[in-house]
Amino acid sequence: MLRQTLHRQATASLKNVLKHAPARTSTSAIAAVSHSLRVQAQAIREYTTPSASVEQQQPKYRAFHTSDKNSQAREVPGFPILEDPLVNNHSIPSFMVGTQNGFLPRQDPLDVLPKEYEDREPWDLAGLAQMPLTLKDGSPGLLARGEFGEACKALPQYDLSKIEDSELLSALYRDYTFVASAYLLEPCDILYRKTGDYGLGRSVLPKNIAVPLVQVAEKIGAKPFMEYALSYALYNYRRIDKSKGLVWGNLELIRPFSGDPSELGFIISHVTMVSNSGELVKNTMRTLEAADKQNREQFNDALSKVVSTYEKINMEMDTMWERSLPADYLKFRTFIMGTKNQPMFPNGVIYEGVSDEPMFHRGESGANDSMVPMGDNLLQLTESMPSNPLTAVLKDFRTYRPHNHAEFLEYVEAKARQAHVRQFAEQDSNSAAIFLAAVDQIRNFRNRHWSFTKEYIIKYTKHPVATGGSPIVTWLPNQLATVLRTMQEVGAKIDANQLLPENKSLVEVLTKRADAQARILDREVAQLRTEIKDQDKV
Ligand code: HEM
Repeated sequence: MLRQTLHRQATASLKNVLKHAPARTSTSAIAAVSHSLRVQAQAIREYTTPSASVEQQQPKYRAFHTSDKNSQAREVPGFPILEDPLVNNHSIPSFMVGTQNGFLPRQDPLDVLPKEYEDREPWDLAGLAQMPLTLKDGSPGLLARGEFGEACKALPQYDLSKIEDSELLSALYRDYTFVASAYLLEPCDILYRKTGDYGLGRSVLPKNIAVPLVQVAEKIGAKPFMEYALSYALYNYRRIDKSKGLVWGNLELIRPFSGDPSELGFIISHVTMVSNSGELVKNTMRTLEAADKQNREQFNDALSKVVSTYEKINMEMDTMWERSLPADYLKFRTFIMGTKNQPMFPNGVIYEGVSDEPMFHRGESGANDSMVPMGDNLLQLTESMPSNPLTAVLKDFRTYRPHNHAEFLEYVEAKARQAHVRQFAEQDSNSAAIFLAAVDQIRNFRNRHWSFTKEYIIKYTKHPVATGGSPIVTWLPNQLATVLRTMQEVGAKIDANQLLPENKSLVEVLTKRADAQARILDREVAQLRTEIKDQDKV
């Protein structure tokens, strides 16, 4: 049975991989497919290996059986979640969803590359330490002096085609995406510092950067451009004291662009938030399982834990205001811009030695984090999003992440729909109150996030698009408005007479606040649309 389930998963995975694989070249699609199939095949082998001694060395995936024999027709295959992050395994991808590591990499990011990439003259990947605007000793780095592009000419063209170690591939991907973004966006940063305009980026990525970047991206099944999880945010931290946790004060950056303390605060805040995601994954799976089995007690318990974990994550997010100052954000933001739907790259970027066709990629963005999309899918908010071009952007963002995360999100979406999570919650007033509290945590996140966008970005620039290429004024409110509307709908259906006393006041407070915020949001967006152009362009 398990073997069949895993085989079905492998087929589903193949379809997913083909969907997510870069459309540009058939070789990249094939590499991504074969990689994902290798991982699935390994899972199958590991589950069906009889010998106890071999079993001990093997990964322990947890299979989730989502069907009983009578409901095969609507069965959604389970999803293997890592209970053990398998830190010593270098053959499966660095990013695999787990109940311990959540959406973080299975191992702490590799911070120092092997010698062969770091000791070549005259310039090697260790030269990245000279790249930031401000170096550790306070002196101006290559980017500040406008010398990075020139320095890149001396970078040897490494052949990365033989590398199979997933940890090394992840580190090389991170470093090459830093080189590529710094190279492409250096002229924009120089102009922005002088005039407040970004002008045009470099439109050709030289082959000594493009070829190895594409090689390594294909091997890990990523797009050949800086990503949130795989490079800038979640593969870019180092524990100062290895015996201590992933907490503020114990983490430093591997690669900064600016070297400004606010960049450290910006990135590390994401990491400390995501360090809670294992708990979130665990209780999301328990909630799905409970809805599937119509187990009310487990459902209420698991969903309450989802709420309390989002609460922790939201409290952590609130520390952003002190860790990363609003006035500093635009100093490093230029380098995380994308090449898709960005005025600086009207014709995309040619990857020399790879293809004559220009490529377009969304920039690094928290939109590629998986915690909120998981909540959207669990609470069936994704299917309530309006059918419009802004929602199409949301779906496009969901392809910019490690494959295993994308596949997991699809699983949660399909399973929640099959188990009718929202409907099951609404059948009982107290479950509906917990469901409302869970949606309120997503509101809390998106509302604070909208405040960040106004205070860190819109206050300082009229540039019409965010780093991920979404319209700065209209995109975030598209999702926030859906969350507020859902809260109004769910709240209206709750029979207050059936509520426990503590839930009565909760429901009242949450629904009133949702009403008020929906009105304020409408007014704000209408006003900002008059101040910033091109907000209907996606
Ligand atoms: C100073 C702090 C932040 C600013 C200014 C900011 C800005 C933005 C902007 C402008 C977007 C729109 C998408 C795009 O890039 O095109 C976005 C999306 C997003 N960001 Fe952030 N962000 C911040 C911090 C965070 C943090 C700490 C997280 C935590 C994981 C996060 C997660 C997200 C998510 C999930 C989305 C998608 C929102 C949605 O689905 O409605 N952001 N961010």
